[in-house]
Amino acid sequence: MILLADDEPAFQRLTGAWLRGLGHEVEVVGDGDAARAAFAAKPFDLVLLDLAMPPHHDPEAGLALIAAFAPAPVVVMTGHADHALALKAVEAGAWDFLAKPVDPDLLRVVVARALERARLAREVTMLKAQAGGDEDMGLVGASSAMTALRDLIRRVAPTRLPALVLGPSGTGKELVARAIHAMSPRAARPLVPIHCGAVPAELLESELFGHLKGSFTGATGDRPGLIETADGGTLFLDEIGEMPAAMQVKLLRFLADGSYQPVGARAPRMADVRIVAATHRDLAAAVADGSFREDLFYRLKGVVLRTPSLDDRMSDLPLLARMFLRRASEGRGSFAPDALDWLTARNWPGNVRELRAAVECAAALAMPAAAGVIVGAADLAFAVGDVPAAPIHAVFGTLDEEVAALEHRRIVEALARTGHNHTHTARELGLSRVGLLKKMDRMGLR
Ligand SMILES: Nc1ncnc2c1ncn2[C@@H]1O[C@H](COP(=O)(O)OP(=O)(O)OP(=O)(O)O)[C@@H](O)[C@H]1O
Repeated sequence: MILLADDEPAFQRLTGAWLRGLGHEVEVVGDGDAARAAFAAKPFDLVLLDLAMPPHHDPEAGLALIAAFAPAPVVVMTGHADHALALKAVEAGAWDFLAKPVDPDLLRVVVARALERARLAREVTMLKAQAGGDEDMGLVGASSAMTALRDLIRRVAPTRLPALVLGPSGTGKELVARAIHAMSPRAARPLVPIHCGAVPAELLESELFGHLKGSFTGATGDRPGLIETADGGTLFLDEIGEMPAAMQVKLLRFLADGSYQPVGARAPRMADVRIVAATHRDLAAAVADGSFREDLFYRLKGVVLRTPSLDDRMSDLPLLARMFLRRASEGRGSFAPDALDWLTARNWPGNVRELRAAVECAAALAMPAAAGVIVGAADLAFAVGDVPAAPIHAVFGTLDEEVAALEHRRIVEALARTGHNHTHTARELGLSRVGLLKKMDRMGLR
């Protein structure tokens, strides 16, 4: 299906008829906003775009529009002999250009080529998604829950459906959102995350929708919102359950028709954004107690994906723990025999995030051995705060090795306590700053 965006009635009629005669489905619009709205509503394969349309008739505004149609190829139509503009359009992402008056035969060839390219791009995306096979999309785990989750991501990603990711804190909801985006035809456009609870309610509207100069004290210039930044891509609304009621209404409008109003703007604008939302809260309960709008809830839950708690997929723990240790130790770490038993015997209320922090901390504290870093149960217990540091006399070796282990542990602990402030750490340990840095260099702690 082709979107023809041009404001001249005669051109609309003739070109529309010519393309339909060639067997294409065509929708005609007469200005930039209508083009965006049409594009947000239907999956067009190709956009034919006149660069100087109402209300501004300004080719620069036309150039700014090109990116909004990604991933569909855009063919721009410029005035005769306006080569500089045509080149700018190609730089801005246009697939090709045609000079007006448009030669019908050239139009036929350019359209056929662009549609072929769109078809190939779609095919590549689908094949990539299917070939995902054993690729883990950054979501490690061989349990049936994780396999099913990855399968669902693969099926959902190529669509435009909103996705709602539910699961306890630290279970990988943001990773799921990133995987959906990465496997979607929008992957080349931005994924824009926002934590709905972390932005003060009064700033959230301007953050999401942008504002115009002078719309409030301190608005010294126009500022695009995250929705505009995410145009053509994905907006990840993290902790959607924290969204204030007033914003819920505005978000609902955007989800319904793709329109939003920057703070201080008179007219609505359009953006083509796929929404992925996440929360650890029970949204259905929030709807029942009236703190979350029911209509917004139903809009958001196009597809629901659930991330399991770590306790529900303990079979994945060794895989995850080994991966975190590999990363933390640049491949030089291994677990002592007691370590994995200790990890699997424990509960993980903070889920994968807590496991990751525990392994990373233990890897930093563990005694470096000739073969690399060996992390034992005692290091892990200390890392999660279950017990005080493993007593140094547990380290069997020569006196020099024991002294080195003690030195290493004291420095790592002091660094952790002072937030890696070298001056404070040195003072606490009775060293000069230079002396501390030398020791850290020797121990590979820098
Ligand atoms: N399946 C997984 N494979 C690899 N790493 C994971 C997995 N699940 C979670 N993690 C890691 O755990 C940490 C937390 O993940 P993430 O931020 O995606 O969780 P979340 O569910 O969004 O948490 P919150 O609800 O607190 O925002 C990250 O460091 C992430 O890399």
